[in-house]
Amino acid sequence: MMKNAVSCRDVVVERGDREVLHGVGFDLRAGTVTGLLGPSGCGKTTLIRAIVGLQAKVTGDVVVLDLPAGAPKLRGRIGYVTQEPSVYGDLSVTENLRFFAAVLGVPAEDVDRVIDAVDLHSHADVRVDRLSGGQRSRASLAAALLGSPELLVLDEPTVGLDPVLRRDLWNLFHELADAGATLLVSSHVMDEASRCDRLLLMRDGDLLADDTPQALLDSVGTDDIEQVFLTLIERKAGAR
Ligand SMILES: Nc1ncnc2c1ncn2[C@@H]1O[C@H](COP(=O)(O)OP(=O)(O)OP(=O)(O)O)[C@@H](O)[C@H]1O
Repeated sequence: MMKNAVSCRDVVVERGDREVLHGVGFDLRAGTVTGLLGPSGCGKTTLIRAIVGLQAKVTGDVVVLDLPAGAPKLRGRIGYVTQEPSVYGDLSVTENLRFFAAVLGVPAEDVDRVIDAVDLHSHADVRVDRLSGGQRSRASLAAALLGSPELLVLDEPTVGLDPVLRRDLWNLFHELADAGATLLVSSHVMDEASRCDRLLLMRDGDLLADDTPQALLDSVGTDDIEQVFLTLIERKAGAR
């Protein structure tokens, strides 16, 4: 079995005329949930786009499921949920999912499974443009779960969701990882950090840390991941 689902080495990305990732390196171990945390604009989405093969001007190595990022053979093996809902507003949840299942060549029965996974049965026949923001993002997540991809990359999937739903989704993420999937979940909400097996802390296009939540908390002697962030930033500034 593959040890690492994703390996990044010296990843540099330019957007516009600026370098926004400055040489990022890390591995995502298969079957784990990793949180990608950092303030708005630090480069989370850019890194995610490099991993799913959608980002231009990437140098360095990005290896995904033993293939170079963006390789055609990765299609169907990666589920990607962007911050924008990626489902059609004028179709119901079920109609959307049937459409995406057909495009992906996934059996139609999978539609029921993914609706169940995101707890949208009560709204399965409702047009997506009549759903709340949280319901719409769950519909996008359901689409990404079709065909049980080996790597799931989720950009801020829990924004705007109530605490019960957030807890349920994190439970789902761990169930998927227990079944062998690898998940990378971005967030700028620090209180989600403790739900991850590992954390990548990012700031200004660099990785500040790559460790388990507990190891990071212990390294600073706190029980607050926000404090870890602040301390690491101060240490980095002091080391300059
Ligand atoms: N299309 C673009 N052209 C030029 N620069 C861009 C473009 N999109 C983003 N950037 C810049 O790249 C940097 C990283 O942006 P990115 O979207 O990756 O951050 P993020 O951490 O995902 O932020 P957020 O949490 O707000 O989504 C930012 O400084 C942003 O201004």
